[in-house]
Amino acid sequence: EENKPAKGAWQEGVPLKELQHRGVCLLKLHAASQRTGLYGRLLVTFQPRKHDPDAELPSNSFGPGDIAGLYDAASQGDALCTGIVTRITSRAVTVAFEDSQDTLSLDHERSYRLLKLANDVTYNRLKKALNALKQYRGGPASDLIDVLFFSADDSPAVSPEPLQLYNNSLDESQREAVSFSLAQRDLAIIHGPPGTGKTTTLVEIILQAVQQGLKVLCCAPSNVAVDNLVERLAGRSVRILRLGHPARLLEPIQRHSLDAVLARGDTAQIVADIRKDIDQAWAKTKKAQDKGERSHFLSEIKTLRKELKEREETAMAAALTHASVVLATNTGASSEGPLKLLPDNHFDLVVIDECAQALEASCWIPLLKAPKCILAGDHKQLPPTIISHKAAAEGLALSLMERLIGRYGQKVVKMLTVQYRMHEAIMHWASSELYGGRLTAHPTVAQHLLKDLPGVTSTEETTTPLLLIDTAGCGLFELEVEDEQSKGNPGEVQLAGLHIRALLEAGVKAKDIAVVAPYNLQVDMLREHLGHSYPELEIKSVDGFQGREKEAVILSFVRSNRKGEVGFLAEERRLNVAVTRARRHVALVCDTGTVGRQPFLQRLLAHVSQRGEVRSAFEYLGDLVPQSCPAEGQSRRQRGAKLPAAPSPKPQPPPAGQRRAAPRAARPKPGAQSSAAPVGTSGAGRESPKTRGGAERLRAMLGAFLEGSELQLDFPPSLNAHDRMLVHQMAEELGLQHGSTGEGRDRFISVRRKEPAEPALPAATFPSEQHPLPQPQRPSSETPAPAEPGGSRQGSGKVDLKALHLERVQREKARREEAARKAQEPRASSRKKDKGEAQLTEDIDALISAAVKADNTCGFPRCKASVSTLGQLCPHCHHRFCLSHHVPEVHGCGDKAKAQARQRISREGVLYPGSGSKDNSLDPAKRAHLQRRLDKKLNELTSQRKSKKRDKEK
Ligand SMILES: Nc1ncnc2c1ncn2[C@@H]1O[C@H](COP(=O)(O)OP(=O)(O)OP(=O)(O)O)[C@@H](O)[C@H]1O
Ligand SMILES: [Zn+2]
Ligand SMILES: [Zn+2]
Repeated sequence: EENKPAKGAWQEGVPLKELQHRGVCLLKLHAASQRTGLYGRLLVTFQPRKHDPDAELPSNSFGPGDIAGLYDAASQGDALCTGIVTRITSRAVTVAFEDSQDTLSLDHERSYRLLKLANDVTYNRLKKALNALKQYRGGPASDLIDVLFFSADDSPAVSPEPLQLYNNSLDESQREAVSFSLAQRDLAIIHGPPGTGKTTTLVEIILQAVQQGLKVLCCAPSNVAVDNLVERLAGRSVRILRLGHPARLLEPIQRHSLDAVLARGDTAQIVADIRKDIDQAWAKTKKAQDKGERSHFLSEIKTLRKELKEREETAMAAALTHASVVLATNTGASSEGPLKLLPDNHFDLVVIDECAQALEASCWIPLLKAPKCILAGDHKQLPPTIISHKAAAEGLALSLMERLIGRYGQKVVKMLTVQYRMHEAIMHWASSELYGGRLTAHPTVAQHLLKDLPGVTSTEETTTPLLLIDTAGCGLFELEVEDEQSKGNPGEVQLAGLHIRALLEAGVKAKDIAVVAPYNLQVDMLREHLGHSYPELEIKSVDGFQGREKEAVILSFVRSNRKGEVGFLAEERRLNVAVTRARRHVALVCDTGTVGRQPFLQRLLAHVSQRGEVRSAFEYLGDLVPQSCPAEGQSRRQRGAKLPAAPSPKPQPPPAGQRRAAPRAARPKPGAQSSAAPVGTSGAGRESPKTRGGAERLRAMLGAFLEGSELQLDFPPSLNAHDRMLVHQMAEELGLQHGSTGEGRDRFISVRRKEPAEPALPAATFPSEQHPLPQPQRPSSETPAPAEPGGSRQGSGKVDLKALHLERVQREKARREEAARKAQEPRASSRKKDKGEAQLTEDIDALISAAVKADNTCGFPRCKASVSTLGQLCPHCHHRFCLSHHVPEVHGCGDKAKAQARQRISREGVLYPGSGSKDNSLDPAKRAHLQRRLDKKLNELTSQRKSKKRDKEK
């Protein structure tokens, strides 16, 4: 159903070769063998080359159940006949042709082609169903049709009887849904948001209905959804029968298929004999000497087929009648199939699962067969794909379920409200946006995190349910592919890869991770980049992942452009599906600058920054392939001296002893350079509710700016995405001009008054443009930047000697402290191998001794993460930070790091990726090695500490 109509494309004159490329056509096939299959159909196996069973078919999209047209390869004429693909391997395709094709006699010398026609058949069945609906008179569904078209109200429910449940663990909302559905006379709708046990509830309803002696027809739009129900019902003592082609070849499903039931039945042997006779007769026609002999065999075949059909139909009708529950896809319930063998009023109840994902027309195929229906689904997830905009505009986009809820409202609906999948923080956004805030997380899942999985260690990644990796300002733009609907973003591919690596290193299994993107191009790029390294990783489009779940889901939003185009991610239901697939962890990789312009998406981002972690992609830039951040060095130069004074995590570097207290308690000084730093990547999830939120602080800064006399307020580039978003919003509210300047990591927001008090400073001109050369920076940790009036804040282009001096003094002091520390600390390892190894060991030891000596919490204001084992020393400010704050840009040493990098650039004439925040003089392999050694060391230390602790406890 998802495929474009192959026939249409062909008729539009697409060359056959092109159709084969698209996988919908197989050219030059030979009939290798033929035999008689179920219902007397002719089964023909085609292969690409005559007498060469090893020749492979070109890659194609044919699958079992697809309708295929058979054409004479030599002519452009109409199809010889149509059939159903029953089996496809890499070397052969088998098609079952209807028995009406008696005259079809395949020539083993000729070549044929097959063309996929699935759409026509589906379409014809839908059309037939709608015609049947139009002409419907006096059948079992007469009253129901009136209700579903609003010409009669639904009849009052019977009073619900107390139920003896099969499944005693049903929650309150599920129990209500069960008794409500059974009590309704015509129509009941079960609204099941993600993970709320919709199928569990339907199974109970079906069992109860069967217990009451009802015959149930159970359908869903897709084979997978039907199989899911078959699987869940299979273990119960209820007689089920699956029509059509099961999608999963699992034994518990297969054995309930009509074919399997018939094969086990009494007539199976007779039927098999007749088929053999038919095959023999076919063989004889081939060897027939003359026309008379040949027509004799042909008429014999005809008689045999008639007998076969009669016997099979009798057996089928018996099997259908015997079953309490018949299951099929919506279109599989068509009266053209086996169901025609049943009397009109056979079924008492029709159940349609995933109803919101079905075309209304397809629902009408089963709906005409019973007086009552129970529809289950979630209309807040993706509807069926409707290719025609016209059809969508004329109401086809509305599912039956939505249409009915729109009319009857809550009196026909019961919503399931306890969800059994997601961590409560993941659920919360979807609940409040789409489900009226009515969802609750079952206690068994409400707090579950990746770290709780067996074999997974606690890392930053495995202890947060929500993570935003923000590429805003990194220049990781989407690909500009002209005439291309699909979008890709190579930077996000790399970031997703880095995050996956972090998860795997923490012990999360690849099979528990899914990477999801809204665009097929991005899916392809992700597969190319990651598929080979991690074959168990699932990489899918959002639409392809509906109905599934994973422990961890990484979402690449793809869109990043200057125009702020969001594309079809703006579709609420798509985003809902994307986010709610995750059980314990969702990571969003996106450019909040682009994506955040859409209010619905923006609220998701706000939620993540409130309940989870936000990281700038800057943190990963050192690990990205350099070309993903173009013109980096250039942008640095362009910045010149008109930088906002570098943000610092602390207004003053206090004496080491009291370092903790001051910054934590410190309120931001509005307008002061240092005040903005704490709103950086602060991992707001860890904040106690009493600490002031980033929004308030930003508002305070803006308020102070409004009251003050400054012309312009610059926010540091380290501001996180959400905060940047807030600044833009608030500035807009306050009637201030706002905009971003700079490229890549240097991008920062400036806010100005609409009417400058001093016209001398034109609003749009940034003096930096007059200073194309790199300018030394003022040290940020000094001088808590009094709100200097505009003029003096601008770089003069001259070196600030005093600042440099102060910085030198500070560096000197820190170096001395460090040396003293090292002297006190006995070497953790004195082994020396070769020179390089020794150097690495020394580095590790230095890091470790620094880490061990440090006080216990991260130096970043308000961050309470322990750095006693996992922490890093910043070479610029000499404070210790947790792993999410150690990057200079994050905690406010960005400008110093840049200054250093710049020095190196001019010294060595080389541009390194990253700002020099990491030691780029090591080559990546060595760095990785160092990192691994460090990790190992830290792990050792951790376990040492643990065993010590245990010793103490003894
Ligand atoms: N009452 C319950 N008690 C415990 N677990 C439950 C309960 N109801 C459902 N579950 C669990 O929740 C998960 C989802 O259930 P089910 O497959 O029925 O949901 P669904 O709503 O059909 O899923 P989807 O969101 O994919 O449509 C299953 O693992 C199921 O075992
Ligand atoms: Zn620092
Ligand atoms: Zn920290």
